[in-house]
Amino acid sequence: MAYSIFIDGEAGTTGLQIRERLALREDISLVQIDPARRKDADARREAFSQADVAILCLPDDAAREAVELTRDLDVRLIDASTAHRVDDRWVFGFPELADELRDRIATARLVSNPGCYSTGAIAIIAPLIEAGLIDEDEPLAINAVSGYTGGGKALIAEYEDGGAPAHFVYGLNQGHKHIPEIMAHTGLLVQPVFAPSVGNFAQGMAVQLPLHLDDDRTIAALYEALADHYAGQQFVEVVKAAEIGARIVPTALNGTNLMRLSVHGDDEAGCATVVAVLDNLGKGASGAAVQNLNIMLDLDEAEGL
Ligand SMILES: NC(=O)C1=CN([C@@H]2O[C@H](COP(=O)(O)OP(=O)(O)OC[C@H]3O[C@@H](n4cnc5c(N)ncnc54)[C@H](OP(=O)(O)O)[C@@H]3O)[C@@H](O)[C@H]2O)C=CC1
Ligand SMILES: CC(=O)N[C@@H](CCC(=O)OP(=O)(O)O)C(=O)O
Repeated sequence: MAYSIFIDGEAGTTGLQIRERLALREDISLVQIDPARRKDADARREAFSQADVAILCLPDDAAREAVELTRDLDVRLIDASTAHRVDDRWVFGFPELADELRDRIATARLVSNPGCYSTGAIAIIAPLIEAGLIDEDEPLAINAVSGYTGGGKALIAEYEDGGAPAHFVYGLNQGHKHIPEIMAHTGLLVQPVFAPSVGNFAQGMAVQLPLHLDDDRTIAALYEALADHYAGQQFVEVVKAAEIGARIVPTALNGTNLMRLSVHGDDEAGCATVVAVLDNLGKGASGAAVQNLNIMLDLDEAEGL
């Protein structure tokens, strides 16, 4: 028997890509509503009542509203929005962060998908804190570049109209919505300086953490800590800088649910940059949501990915 899945917001950027990943699966049956009624609370509640799991691909306020609509229903939820990522009642949907987290996702009713930039930043920082190579109270800076689909339908329209710049940096008032989840899920006590940017390509992202090195914090030690942490994971790989070469390309993993971590720099110079490359709509959103769905349904984690 197929599981019934409702994608609330399936006409949006994240929702469409989840639908593409689920549409051909025989173990999944999609619950659909008349597109004209996609924002109608009664139609959505009816869809929620028919679903085993609903995936919320909505702006934050609409995601909160969806939670209210499902309050007395049995449906389990995966929320792709920012609304519940630092809410203790929700399990953070980043199974590679800790085995215990994967177990909790499997049985959770409420799972919050990590943000796209946060996925890269947390993937780098959390294991390095655990390994004692970054202090919880160390002041860090995170730079990133994203494809324009990260800004949803509105930013896509700007790029497709041809009016948007080739590249822009933003968020420098340090109020970016991913900062709270990066701190909450790494244990960082000092707010990192975060400088995201957007380039004129649809999908793909690179998140960079510059670090100064010392006798303990060497390139090899950073690499080993990350490689140990992610050993055996099928969607997070840690590769040697030499395998990547001089250019790190944000679009390298587009269309996949992979995230690739690498450590670049020079011990003599005392400087390194740890980089995460992922598809903002793959491991950064839609792919991660499908991975979490597979875990929640006790299916092969890679099904449809
Ligand atoms: N794009 C990305 O890379 C990532 C996005 N996310 C998150 O996923 C969520 C969706 O983002 P994204 O897909 O980019 O956004 P989009 O703007 O592309 O899509 C949002 C969709 O939600 C629909 N919608 C808005 N309000 C309601 C409502 N009240 N009821 C039902 N549907 C509604 C919109 O309808 P309409 O078609 O009328 O606009 C639209 O189809 C956001 O919370 C975002 O932060 C997470 C990770 C990465
Ligand atoms: C390029 C761009 O605008 N990116 C979005 C983040 C992408 C996204 O939608 O983030 P969530 O994963 O938290 O939903 C931003 O900076 O707000």
